[in-house]
Amino acid sequence: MNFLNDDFALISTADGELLVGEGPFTEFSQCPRDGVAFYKNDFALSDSKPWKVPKQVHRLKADALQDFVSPNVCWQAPEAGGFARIFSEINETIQTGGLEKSVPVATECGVVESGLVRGLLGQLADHRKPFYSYAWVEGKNGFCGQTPELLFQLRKGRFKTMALAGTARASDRSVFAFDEKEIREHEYVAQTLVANLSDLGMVKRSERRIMDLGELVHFHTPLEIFMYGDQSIDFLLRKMHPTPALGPHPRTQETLEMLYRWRNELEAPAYFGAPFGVYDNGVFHAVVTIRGVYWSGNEIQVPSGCGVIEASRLTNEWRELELKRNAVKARFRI
Ligand SMILES: C=C(O[C@@H]1C=C(C(=O)O)C=C[C@H]1O)C(=O)O
Repeated sequence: MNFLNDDFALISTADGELLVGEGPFTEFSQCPRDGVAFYKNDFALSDSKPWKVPKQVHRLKADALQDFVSPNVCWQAPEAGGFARIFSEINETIQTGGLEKSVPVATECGVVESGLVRGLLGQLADHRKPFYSYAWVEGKNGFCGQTPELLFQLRKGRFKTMALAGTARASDRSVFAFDEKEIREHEYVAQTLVANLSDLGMVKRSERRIMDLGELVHFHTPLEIFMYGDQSIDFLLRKMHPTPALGPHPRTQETLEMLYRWRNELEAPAYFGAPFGVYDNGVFHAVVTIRGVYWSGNEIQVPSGCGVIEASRLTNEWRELELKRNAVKARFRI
């Protein structure tokens, strides 16, 4: 397995290992019954064969990547005008009752000036809780990241997920705990997930807490469902994605189409905020691909999204988007 030349998929497991699938991959429309298969799709779930079975599976210690060095990147700041226009459009739709929440995305672009794009993978060697590392590399294209957001984990009829929404700078942590706008934004996500999942089984909602990510903090509510019966993973993926942390609330064909259009206009990478996971001999877990870097050749993108509700203000959201991107750039040393 050669990380510099081969195609591969990578995800960190609960016990701190990296599960790496070496390409070429065979594609399937449904989750296979046994073995290892990666799930990779875009935000609109438009890939009809999202299950990718690797030629070979490797279980590695994270330090397998430690010799990779991040490239030097020349950045171009994202343009605020396009985002501001879409922010107003979201606000108008909220005012007229067509929407309660959506999640626009701003993207910062850069060009690699020296070093190797794949050198970014070196930063995945340092993966500490609560982060999950993920990567997909295919020829000159790829993405990798360290996300704090689990879409869900399914093991023997126990389904675990989380509501993760509401953001502040770590230095504002004490006042964040009382910030009604952030609490409301979080509760949209937590309550929608509880309602959406209650037909699957008994939902246990833990208390809202603060997840500390170093420079950023989020509200985090763990959820666990003891399932009444079996459901296919493909059905569960479509039921979950996009949660209101990354998608519209309420989620209808119309509100989804609006978000797809806004994301296109803002040139969000197609795989940003999408499910990415692995089925490993009976256990499935998928993360939400945020806090990552996307590349094509030497062109790099770092996207970030923010939940917009009626109480949101443009300047604050713009600052939050930058805060999230800066956290990614610092983590990947770019
Ligand atoms: C969309 C992102 O993050 C999501 C949005 C959040 C928010 O709006 O407060 C918080 C965590 C994530 O669910 C991102 O990091 O780009």
